[in-house]
Amino acid sequence: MTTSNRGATSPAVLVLEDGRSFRGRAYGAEGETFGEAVFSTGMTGYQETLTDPSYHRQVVVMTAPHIGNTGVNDEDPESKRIWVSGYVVRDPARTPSNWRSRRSLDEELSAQGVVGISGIDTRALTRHLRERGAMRVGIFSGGALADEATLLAKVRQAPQMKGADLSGEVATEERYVVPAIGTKRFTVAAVDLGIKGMTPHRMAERGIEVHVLPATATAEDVYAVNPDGVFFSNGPGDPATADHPVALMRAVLERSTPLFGICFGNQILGRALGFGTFKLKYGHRGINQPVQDRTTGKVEVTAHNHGFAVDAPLDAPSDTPFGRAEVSHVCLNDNVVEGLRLLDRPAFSVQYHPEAAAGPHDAAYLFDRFVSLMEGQRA
Ligand SMILES: NC(=O)CC[C@H](N)C(=O)O
Repeated sequence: MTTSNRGATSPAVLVLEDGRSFRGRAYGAEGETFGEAVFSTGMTGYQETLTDPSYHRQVVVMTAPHIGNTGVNDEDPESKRIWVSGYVVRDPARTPSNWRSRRSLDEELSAQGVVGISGIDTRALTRHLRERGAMRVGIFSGGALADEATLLAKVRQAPQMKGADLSGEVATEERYVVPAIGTKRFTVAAVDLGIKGMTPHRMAERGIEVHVLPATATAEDVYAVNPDGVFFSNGPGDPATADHPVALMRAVLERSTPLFGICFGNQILGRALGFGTFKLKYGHRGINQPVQDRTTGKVEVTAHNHGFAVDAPLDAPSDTPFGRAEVSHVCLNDNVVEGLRLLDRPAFSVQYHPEAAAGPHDAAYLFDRFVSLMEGQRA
């Protein structure tokens, strides 16, 4: 077990683009970093959050005050690296303790060059972001410290999340196969826009052999694997930029191949159907968001990580180029569209995370729905 006292003495400052700043201590690597400041309310699952590619270019503020208590293990990461561009915690664990822990979170952040800050009032920062909306931020420590006017000017030069096209920066370059666990029943082509490791695993558990394809995959690449179904993953950036995945999805809808999308995949289905997407004021990030499945009336507690949403009518089905579509799921906190379903073709998607990494397992039935669509197509 290791602990680090280095951060206890080294100053750091967080500067928001509207000029508000917070002084704290360096946590993880020292230096400077920029991104969109967002907050996550998850009390557990910091490893899954850090390694979720959808957080690329975001500085994540944890509202839970104690982070790092269970250290870092080798089992929970959702990808090969940490993707958040910066990390903000109130009170990091001094002494991590867990049977799976291999090192402290501070050490892991340092080893991966992730600049963070601790010891700031994360509640005040979260309230600020909730009132003013997600915005650009910088964290500075060590040699990067300078007067605040200089730092603020740097923050204001950083790129915005709106209009950012980021899938290509996180997705696999090479295709790979995740074999079915047990007897193979189906083949799925999964378009990787920033996929989390747990997603193909949840499919593999249901007898699906998952062919993960790069974000640049064409319809020929998808159909070359002879898929029973096609999946579109989560991913970072603004869905308004995702023209290639939208065109690919339209080709899949055209052929009525069973289709399932998660998060970015839901936004792409929205766009493929002709709906718009928009940026939420501060997004949904956490693992206890209430969502109603309008097809059954059931409410599920779900894991979220999205800053954008689909703009679709809630009250009645819409006519789209692919037949009628309806909003299948809504967030009960704010009525944001959380799922879409086609009524005349085997396609659906959700804005949240049924793979539940980290998070509650209430929404696991959605993978079973995907299996049912594939079974239905065979019958
Ligand atoms: N987790 C995701 O797929 C996020 C989708 C998109 N980047 C958003 O922020 O809304």
